[in-house]
Amino acid sequence: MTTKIAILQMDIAFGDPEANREQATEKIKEAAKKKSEVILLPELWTTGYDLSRFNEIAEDMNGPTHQLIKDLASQYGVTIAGSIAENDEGQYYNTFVAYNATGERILKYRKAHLFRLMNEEKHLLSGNQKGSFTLENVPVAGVICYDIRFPEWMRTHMLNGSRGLFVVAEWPKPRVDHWRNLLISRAIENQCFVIACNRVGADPNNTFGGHSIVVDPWGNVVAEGGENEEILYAEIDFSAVESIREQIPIFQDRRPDLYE
Ligand SMILES: O=C(O)CCC(=O)C(=O)O
Repeated sequence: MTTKIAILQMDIAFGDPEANREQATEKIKEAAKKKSEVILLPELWTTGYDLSRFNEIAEDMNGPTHQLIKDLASQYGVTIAGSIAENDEGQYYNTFVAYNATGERILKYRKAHLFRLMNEEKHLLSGNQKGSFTLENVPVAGVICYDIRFPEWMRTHMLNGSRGLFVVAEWPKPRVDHWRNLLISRAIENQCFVIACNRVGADPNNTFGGHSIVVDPWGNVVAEGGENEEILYAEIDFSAVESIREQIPIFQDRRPDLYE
């Protein structure tokens, strides 16, 4: 059985959740009309990296963005995912959430590796939990941007048989080659699908590279965006993971006794 994915490669209005909710709603409607089953938004898609104003613009887990996404997910019968600035009683996190077609929250993952180049560690706390979740009975995981530079953290998510890695990002344009190569490598070494959404446009400090991408478990690029706003569509079959893991059984052949 295949899953239809839509990746909303969008620009983000800096520090303006209302404007971002409006533009995302239009794009979600467009992707839902095309019968998408999973719709992926970028990292911090309501606020961008306006970190010093998180006291005003970050939300608790019942905030207006969560309500909106939950409603749109159940109205259109789709899963909607992306990371949102979280305010947990005055402590701030970069939190990847997914709501399924019944409006149930199936993922809450707080970014584990904070990115010093963009001052995240000065404003945010890092999460301590994995991003594993289940999508229509398929084990998968969700991680955020800089996390993909830590293959050991990705592997930790794959040891339970996960078949897909969802990634949301605000990855700067000067390092977009790293983005592509890291994502393709994560797919090959974990023999999983990688479904990754990066923003485009610019904020006061960075220009972002787009190139959202879907990679299959053999490392083939199934779909890839350019540098401008677009909705990227792909249809994937998570069961393809099985035959590749049988052909080259890396999970059986691991030697964890050597790795510590
Ligand atoms: O690792 C990188 O080069 C980019 C990471 C990043 O932009 C982020 O984690 O927000």
